[in-house]
Amino acid sequence: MAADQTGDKALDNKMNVLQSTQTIIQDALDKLGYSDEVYELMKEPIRMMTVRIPVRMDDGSIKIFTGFRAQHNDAVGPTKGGVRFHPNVTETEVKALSIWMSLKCGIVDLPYGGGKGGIICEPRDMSFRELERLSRGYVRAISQIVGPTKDIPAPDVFTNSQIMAWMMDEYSRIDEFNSPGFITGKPLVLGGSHGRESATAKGVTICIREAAKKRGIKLEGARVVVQGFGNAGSFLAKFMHDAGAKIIGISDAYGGLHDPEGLDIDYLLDRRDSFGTVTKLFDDTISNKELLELDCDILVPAAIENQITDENADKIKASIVVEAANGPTTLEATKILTERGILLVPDVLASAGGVTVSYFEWVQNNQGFYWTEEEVEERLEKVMVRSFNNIYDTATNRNVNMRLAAYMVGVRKMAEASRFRGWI
Ligand SMILES: NC(=O)c1ccc[n+]([C@@H]2O[C@H](COP(=O)([O-])OP(=O)(O)OC[C@H]3O[C@@H](n4cnc5c(N)ncnc54)[C@H](O)[C@@H]3O)[C@@H](O)[C@H]2O)c1
Repeated sequence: MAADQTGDKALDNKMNVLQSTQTIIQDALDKLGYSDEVYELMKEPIRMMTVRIPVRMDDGSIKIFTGFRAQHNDAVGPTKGGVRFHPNVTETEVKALSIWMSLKCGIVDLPYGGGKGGIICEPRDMSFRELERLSRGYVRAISQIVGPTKDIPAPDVFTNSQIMAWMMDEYSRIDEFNSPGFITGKPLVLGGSHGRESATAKGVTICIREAAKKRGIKLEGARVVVQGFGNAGSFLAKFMHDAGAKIIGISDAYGGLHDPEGLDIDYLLDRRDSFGTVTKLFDDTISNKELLELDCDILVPAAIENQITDENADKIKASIVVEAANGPTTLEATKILTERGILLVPDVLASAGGVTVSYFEWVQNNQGFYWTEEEVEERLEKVMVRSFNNIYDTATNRNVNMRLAAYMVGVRKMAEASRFRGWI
């Protein structure tokens, strides 16, 4: 799991993340010529539910957990987004994440708005059965506002296909109907989709390839640094390695590894644990700060938020930065990187492969007709290439950076749908 910061710093970061998202949405709407009312509608979720979930623990005691479900905007279609299990989950964070989901859905042109959920808990200290009771309790608590045509959850930090299976089963019992389309990221035998697990990294890989073309960089032999070696970072390192790039640096929460000749990615994948930790096995490590400043062609932050800030943006040596993580670059740092001519591919575009394949899963569930891995990959490729070029061209034509261009594309369909519905 990615975000392991604690205390005031983590809270500040979450507040900053919501505020910067709102600032860019306002800029995007201004550029598109929308009125202030549109911003008033978009700056917060239209629906936010807080629930209290009693769970019988294995020792017989009852613990009450707090959970959230945010639905940002459902003008385009049902809302969609993951559920996070983490001790640092806050209402502010869930709100910001639901807005990002709306933007991602707009950017890759899915018939969805954004949603997000979270439960304040420490899943690493809970048993399998306690996690099952918590997952089922959450679904019972939010059942009135979710459903295959209302709001479709998915996995996020510390939730997985087993948790999706319990949630789908609980919803199916409440609904008295088998409802695979209620949730995505399910196991294959319960209507999951091929290619879902590696979809985010696949989408990031496609964005890197397209960005490299724009900058005249050949992937064969390109020097790549990846911060974070979890779901997103490790699959990405493998895909880039297979594409002939040289992965000269990787890191996890405990430090980084650097080899200018290229690291042995298959070996590292073999040795990493389920939390994306591998550097503890080595003595000769560098810090995450040093890792970000390594001389390379392509830098991919794939760990946590606020990693490239006004303190290190002028030391970044990469020509291309592709954000696999959510919110790794601050607003000030985005400005500095842009002024320095570094091509920054923003999170809301680069990491949209996950929700795209979630959408494919939902479509397959609705049709009751399932696709092969090749079909999923072919469709994902088309969506990501089209979306990358749309944002790149918007940035060029409007003379703005790719982040602002992505927000402009991301909010437009939502604003138009809200207008046609007569909301604004
Ligand atoms: N997995 C997805 O499908 C997906 C989709 C969209 C966005 N993202 C974003 O990508 C990022 C990574 O997600 P993930 O699913 O790979 O998470 P993960 O938990 O599987 O892996 C996170 C990695 O980051 C490392 N890390 C944690 N704290 C760190 C720190 N302070 N410095 C450096 N490394 C640190 C961890 O050790 C681990 O290697 C997150 O921002 C997430 O929101 C993931």
